[in-house]
Amino acid sequence: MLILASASPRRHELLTQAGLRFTAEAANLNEDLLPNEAAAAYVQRLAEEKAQAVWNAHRSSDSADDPLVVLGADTCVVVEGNILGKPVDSADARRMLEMLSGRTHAVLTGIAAISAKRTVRDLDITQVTFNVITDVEISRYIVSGEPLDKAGAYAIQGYAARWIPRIEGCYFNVVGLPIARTIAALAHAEAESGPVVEKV
Ligand SMILES: Cc1cn([C@H]2C[C@H](O)[C@@H](COP(=O)(O)OP(=O)(O)OP(=O)(O)O)O2)c(=O)[nH]c1=O
Repeated sequence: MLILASASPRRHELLTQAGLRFTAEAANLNEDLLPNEAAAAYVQRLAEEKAQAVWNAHRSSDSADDPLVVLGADTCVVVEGNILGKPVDSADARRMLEMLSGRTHAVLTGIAAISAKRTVRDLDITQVTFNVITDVEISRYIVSGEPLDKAGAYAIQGYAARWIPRIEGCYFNVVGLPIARTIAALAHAEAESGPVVEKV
């Protein structure tokens, strides 16, 4: 049995697209950065905390016949040394989009897959280049509502695609789950506890 420890509709869609059968349950955690915490450590810590919270709630349903694996993930944006999570309001979204305009930034997604046998951790990084965007475009974009629940205040899979001429790395990692690495992590987590990954 696979549980996705996430409320993100994007992660739900990506796992479904990859042909996995799973249920989803949100792990509502404090997502504050720790003092002096680096971006890679931050997304990996949160991915594991999300997976661990859901594992703890469901560990009793782990069995030899139907082994439990829980997947957690967390995504952030790093631009010029600044770590950007989801904007808290419109002004915060504007601040983030102004930083991204005309620059290349990194999108980091940490993943953690927990089974009774082991915890598998991984991280993927994609470089994303933004064209210069005007104040008017930023204002219109914020009014659209698309930035508000996205790390870095944009969605590459949405309207923001028009400002992104180039990426280097995994596209799905930017949307919230590096699919190929996720499948590998799940396969590794389940290796000694039976099949949970449903192949199409
Ligand atoms: C950069 C970028 C992020 N995102 C999204 C993916 C994630 O849902 C979100 C980053 O926030 P996260 O805190 O990683 O995830 P979440 O709060 O949405 O969901 P949960 O913690 O329950 O798993 O930003 C996009 O959809 N498109 C993009 O281009």
